[in-house]
Amino acid sequence: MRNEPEPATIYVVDDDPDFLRVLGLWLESEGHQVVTFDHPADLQKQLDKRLPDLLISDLRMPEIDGMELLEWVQEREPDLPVLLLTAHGSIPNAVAAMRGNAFAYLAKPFRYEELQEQMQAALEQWQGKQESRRLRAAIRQQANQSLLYRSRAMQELMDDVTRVAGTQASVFLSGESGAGKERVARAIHSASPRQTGPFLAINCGAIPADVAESELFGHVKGSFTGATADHPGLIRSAHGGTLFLDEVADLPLPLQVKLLRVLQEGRVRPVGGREEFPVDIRVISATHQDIHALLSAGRFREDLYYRLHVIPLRVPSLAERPEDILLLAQHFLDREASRLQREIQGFASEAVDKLLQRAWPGNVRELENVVTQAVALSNENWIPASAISDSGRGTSTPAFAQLQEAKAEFERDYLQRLLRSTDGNISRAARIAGRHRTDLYKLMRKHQLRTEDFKDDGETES
Ligand SMILES: Nc1ncnc2c1ncn2[C@@H]1O[C@H](COP(=O)(O)OP(=O)(O)OP(=O)(O)O)[C@@H](O)[C@H]1O
Repeated sequence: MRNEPEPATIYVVDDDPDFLRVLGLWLESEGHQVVTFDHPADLQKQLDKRLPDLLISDLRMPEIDGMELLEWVQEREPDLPVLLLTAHGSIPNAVAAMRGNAFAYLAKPFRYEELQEQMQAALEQWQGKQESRRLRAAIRQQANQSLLYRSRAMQELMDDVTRVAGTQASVFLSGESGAGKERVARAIHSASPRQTGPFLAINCGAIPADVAESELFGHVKGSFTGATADHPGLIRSAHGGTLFLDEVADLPLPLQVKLLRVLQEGRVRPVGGREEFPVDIRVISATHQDIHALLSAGRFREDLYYRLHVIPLRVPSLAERPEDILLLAQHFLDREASRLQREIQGFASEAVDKLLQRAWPGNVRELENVVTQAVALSNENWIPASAISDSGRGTSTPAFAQLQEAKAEFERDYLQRLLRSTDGNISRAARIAGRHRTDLYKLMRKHQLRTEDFKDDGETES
């Protein structure tokens, strides 16, 4: 099924006024905003002021011909799609038009379906490029940050990060696996007065219990078989900096007791050693498990929990912030393309829809893997939807699937998030919501939402 084209601004230039009028009316009936010109010079003046989404030009015109116009346009905006119309049979011109990088040429008289098809392809490409550009501009703006986001949920979290970074308080991060907890921990460290000190991370669930003790607290030479040298341990190595204890709930109970003592006393004694060493560390811990369930089951010590849980922060799942999906996807795509030294423009329109509609139970990590795989699998300039793998876990809720059951407040919130993530692109928003465009306009009126409020005005059109 082909998508309905997004209403666009189209300029048409032709020296035949009757043809111009009929074509203009037809384009308007298709929902586009049309401006017609019977002199190329007038069109040029207008192009200097504002660019359309598509230019349709006759090839043979008395003052400036279509080829010259094409060159002139492409010097200003190489991506703007131009459809050239030519009198029947002028194939050599058509070949020249292709060489001159017109998007396509159509021989008069053409069928409207033919024009519609070319317009659709041209507009999709143009709108895709605009979208990638906007995303890249946003990525550039955040280039000095290790965390990319544009959702309000992440903005709120980052406001908290800024507030807590200056304190010494222990931070406890909750959030689903792959949502970015380690990234957030690093952001806290980088914004804190400890930024010049070390940031050390340990995944307490990934190391065997017998190794965990000496990894964390260190050991002295000869304290057990294989202890051939003194080992300071992560806690001492993080002195003056930040220690990130990922999956802290997996720490065996005896080590929980030992960790609590270190935090209370500010001193650590290595395994097998007598001497204690003073340590100055800030601890950030995280888990994706339900910590309250573990506390009631006695699998996590309450006293340690209170010590670690001074400031609780929750990293929202990707499903809670679909506005970040395309930004992150574009970032991973650019990173992979440059790593593989390939020129990839972006995601094709259907691929964008799929990214937004798909469930992301594995959060940002899953998105990163899916995009990496898509880039590796596809040879095309625009990553097609077929290269985006389906979600393995069918039961998870896709980012935008709940419109049908939504209550009034939720509906408004839903619409806002949807429009924000599509940058006010109504057709795409309508497709994702499973509604007709006119329905969506009605809902927007009901909630007093305007498309302009969702268009990213960080980028200008020219
Ligand atoms: N906002 C972001 N911007 C850029 N990359 C991100 C962002 N969030 C996460 N990532 C990337 O996604 C992946 C998963 O992030 P991270 O390891 O921080 O998640 P996590 O919540 O700590 O996961 P787990 O609970 O499984 O340890 C990493 O490769 C990270 O670099």
